[in-house]
Amino acid sequence: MKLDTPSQTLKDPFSLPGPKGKFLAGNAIDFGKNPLFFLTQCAKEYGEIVPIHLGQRKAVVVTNPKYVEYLLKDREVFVKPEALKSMRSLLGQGLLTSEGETWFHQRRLAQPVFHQKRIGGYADVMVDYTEIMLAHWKDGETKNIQAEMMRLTFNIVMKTLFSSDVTEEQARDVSEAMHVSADWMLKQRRSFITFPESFPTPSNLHYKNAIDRLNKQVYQIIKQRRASGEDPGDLLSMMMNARDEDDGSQMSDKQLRDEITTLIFAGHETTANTLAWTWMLLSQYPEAQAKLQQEVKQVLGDRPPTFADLPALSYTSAIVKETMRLYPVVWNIIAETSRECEMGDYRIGADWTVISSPWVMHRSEAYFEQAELFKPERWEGDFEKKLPNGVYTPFGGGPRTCIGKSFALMEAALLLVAIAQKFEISLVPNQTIIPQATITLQPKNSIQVVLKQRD
Ligand code: HEM
Repeated sequence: MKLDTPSQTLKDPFSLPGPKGKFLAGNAIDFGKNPLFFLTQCAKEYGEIVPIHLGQRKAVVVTNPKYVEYLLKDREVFVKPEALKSMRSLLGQGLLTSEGETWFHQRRLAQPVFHQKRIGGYADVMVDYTEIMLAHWKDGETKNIQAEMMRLTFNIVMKTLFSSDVTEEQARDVSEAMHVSADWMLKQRRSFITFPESFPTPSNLHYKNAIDRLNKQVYQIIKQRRASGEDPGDLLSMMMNARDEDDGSQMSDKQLRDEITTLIFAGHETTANTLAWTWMLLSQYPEAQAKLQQEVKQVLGDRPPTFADLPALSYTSAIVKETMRLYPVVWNIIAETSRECEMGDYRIGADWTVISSPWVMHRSEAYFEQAELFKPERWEGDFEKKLPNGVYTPFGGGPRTCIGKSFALMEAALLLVAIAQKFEISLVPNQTIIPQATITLQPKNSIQVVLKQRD
């Protein structure tokens, strides 16, 4: 981000005030204990660029939208953090974890697969699976809505990836591997002393076994599909058929395996948690749930939603946007600098960590009036277009923006209206719901709701 400031006048962010750290750990303990509070306080007390130490590592927390935009745009300077490498056993060199040429090549191959027109074909799968779930819901029942949404989005991502090729055992092994991996990554992140992955601790062995089982199943699915020569039009066959425009190359089995696990990992928990937060908010704001109901009646009547209905479901779309503002499941975007660079008036050193947080930006009164309130109406008209770049970034931005954005928005809207059509949902009273910033932003315990069947 080259500004007009002559480089000798650039300032060192570490000359600015920041939160006091502890001996050796710096701010790592406070950040780790309650990251949402820590990042919010940094912005509130110290401003748009705040120096901190994560252990011995220099880091800055940025909330100036221009700095956030720069971080998202220049992915040669701002690379994925080293800590992400701990996800490589699960995700390999898939889109989420790869860098440079490898990432660029894979992104080019995968991009057309996620084009809105192509994924529109999955709308029916999304609605059908929701109806299967709803057929098991009963009037007056209490449910953990996050667990319900998790199961539903997992089934949907598996179906859209593999059509009907997946056995129950395969789905179970994949699901188990996702859970074990998420727990393992969290433990690694939280513990002060971590053993290398190859060290046979019980936790490492459990993780390794889960990955081995996942690999066996995914490679078997790929092998069967290649042998059958069939093309059922699912994501797997689209990725298998994808060809590089320049050199005509296609994905190897290993690349397919890495992308498949990446899509399952990135593509179900995110949408599930977004929907769980949506139902919490709609229960807390019954007038919004009533307005949603009105839109559903008006646009759909009693028939199930389709892809073609999406443009008419404008209030539904505003609800999803507003939920992602207040509860952005990707609550922070962290990068490391591959070289020294300039951020506004500041010089950022090589190999520093730069942290931006949609949680903090999305709750800033500077951009959102009554920022703590759930007001889907704020998204009417061209409100989103008027926001400065770097302010509202639930899907990231720049070259590494979420490849599944259209898929996720379509899924969230369709599932929401399909459920709202049949059930009114309210929170079980007197429960404390605490957002927990783990790999995604999720409720610390659960969100318990009561179902009321509509007539
Ligand atoms: C509400 C749902 C979702 C949210 C909020 C979300 C958010 C994000 C964000 C913020 C990033 C960028 C991370 C960064 O810059 O470091 C990202 C990347 C990614 N997302 Fe999503 N995501 C969602 C759903 C999905 C779905 C449904 C899929 C696939 C089916 C998916 C696949 C991916 C992949 C593969 C990447 C890596 C892209 C790359 O680096 O080239 N996401 N997502």
